[in-house]
Amino acid sequence: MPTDDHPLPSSWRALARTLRLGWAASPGLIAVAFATTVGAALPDVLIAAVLAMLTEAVVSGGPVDMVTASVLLGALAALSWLLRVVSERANRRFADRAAVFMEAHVVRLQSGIPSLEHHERPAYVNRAQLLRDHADTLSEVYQYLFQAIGALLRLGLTMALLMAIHPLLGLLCLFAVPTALVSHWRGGVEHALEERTGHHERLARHFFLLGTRASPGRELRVSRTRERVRAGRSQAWAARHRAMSRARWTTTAWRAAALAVFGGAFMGSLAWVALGGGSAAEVVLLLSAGSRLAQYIGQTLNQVHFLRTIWLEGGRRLLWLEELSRASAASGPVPPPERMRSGITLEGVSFGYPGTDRPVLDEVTLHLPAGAVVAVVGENGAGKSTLVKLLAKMYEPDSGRILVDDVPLADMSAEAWRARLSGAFQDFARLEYPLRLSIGLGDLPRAEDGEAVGRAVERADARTLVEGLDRGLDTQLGNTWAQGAELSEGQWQKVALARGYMRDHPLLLLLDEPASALDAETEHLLFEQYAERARALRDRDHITLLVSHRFSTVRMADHIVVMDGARICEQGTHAELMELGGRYAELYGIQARAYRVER
Ligand SMILES: Nc1ncnc2c1ncn2[C@@H]1O[C@H](COP(=O)(O)OP(=O)(O)OP(=O)(O)O)[C@@H](O)[C@H]1O
Repeated sequence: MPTDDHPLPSSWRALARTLRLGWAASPGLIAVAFATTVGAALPDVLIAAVLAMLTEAVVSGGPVDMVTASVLLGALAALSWLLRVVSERANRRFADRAAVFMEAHVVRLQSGIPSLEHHERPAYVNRAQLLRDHADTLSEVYQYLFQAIGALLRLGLTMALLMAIHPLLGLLCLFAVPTALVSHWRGGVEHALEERTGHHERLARHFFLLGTRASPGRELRVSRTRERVRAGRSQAWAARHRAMSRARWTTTAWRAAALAVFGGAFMGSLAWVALGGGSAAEVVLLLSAGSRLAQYIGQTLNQVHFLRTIWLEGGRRLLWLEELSRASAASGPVPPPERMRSGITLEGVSFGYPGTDRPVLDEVTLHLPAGAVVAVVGENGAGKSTLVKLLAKMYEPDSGRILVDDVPLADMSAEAWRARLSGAFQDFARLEYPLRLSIGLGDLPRAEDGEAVGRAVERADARTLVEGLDRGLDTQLGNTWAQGAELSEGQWQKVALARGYMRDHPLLLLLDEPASALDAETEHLLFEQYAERARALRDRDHITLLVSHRFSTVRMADHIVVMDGARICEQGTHAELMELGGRYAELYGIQARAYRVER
């Protein structure tokens, strides 16, 4: 899923989508914000024309004209103030509402993409980071958009007033073109750079978290690497700052040059009208409207700059994420089978992580028979967890296919397939909820079902853990919460394991080193639980896949798969593999001898 395959959508489509989202967030407020922000342009510009009227009246000495012009001036000033106040309030209230709406939308989109593949691609991560950082500012887009329309209206009306003095004064607009072009280019350059240097920012944040969190704190203190981490953070920030600051200096210099071109033209036209026999009213009009022209061009440029950086870029990324989310949700019209008949088959499956060349699984062919407990063993980095991830449809194979009975897993939607999986993983989540919910979330529809949670606690042999907590299943987990209890690493893993056991009848139970943080005695007890659970599932022909480094556990499996260097090198029962005298027998021997020596 390279981001190049998903180029950013066009700005105009992004604009249309952003406006529709704004309308959905609050139609009434967006309408008021639009009308007042754009409407404020009218009295603002007319003030210059009425000033010229007043000058004319003063020069000709007509008292009625003077009074009329003065009243008009006052009314326009009051109207301009009123519209500005209402527009500010309406925009602020609307932005608050839209911010909540947009953030929720972005979170929903990002967490809704079923695979993990996009998280591995730096280009995606940079794009997503920019969108996350700008998710709340996206809500300010509307204000900038309305202000940009208002600024354009001011610009147009002011030009009309100037051309009423002399049509040639319309050429002043041409001198503003360089500023508009520079502003447009500037936003794009800065945003592209922000995206390109996103990895420096991530690195700096990573070092910051390493240096400030309690868990890595122990290791950093013992290894005395705190200074190194601090320096790493400073270097990462400096690298980002250097690149950004160089680009900003360059773009600012171009902007100043472009503004100087316009300033020169305005001064020239003022001299031309004053010296060319223009009336006092015309000179006043040119002065007030012309000086405002510079201000309006500045405003238009600022709005365009913000629109370019936040709205156009943020909005385009939002639309890109929506399309990515839709595309990844679209696959999989075939439902998973109700019951497994023959099992799961991998046919010549190869896979390498995005952005790397090395295959982590190389032409793997394997059958996991329905009803069996299958164990996967192998050295660190052999590809065991990757196999589990492919079976959970976190990634799609680069080549080959996975069949569930005879149906390709690729034809099933990730959502539907995962609803039939259960799992406990080495890198488990610590869900800091009350214990009952932290376990119950393993089966969302039954998250609050006390009986189901009780069964999961039994299956994970976590009863002692529950009884040891003051408020049992009602205990809030995590010591940063009021009356929250902190658990040990092994206890957290037991909670994760119980969560994995919440579903009663999964098609596939994935256990990827689910007991790595537990002591040997607990692991032994758990293994008996595995066996019992597997027996209970067998009549429904479900598969249990266990990844483990502990051969005392592995030997009890019906079928053992040995992985080495991205391939399967041996498979069979414990007895068959021992008799073979190959890699499994060697590894088993080493562990058994070590265990005997320890004892
Ligand atoms: N997200 C990733 N991006 C790139 N490479 C990865 C990623 N995850 C794993 N790898 C690489 O894939 C290879 C296989 O990793 P995997 O986690 O499947 O091994 P494993 O057999 O489960 O190892 P262990 O026993 O240590 O858990 C490793 O060399 C690892 O560096």
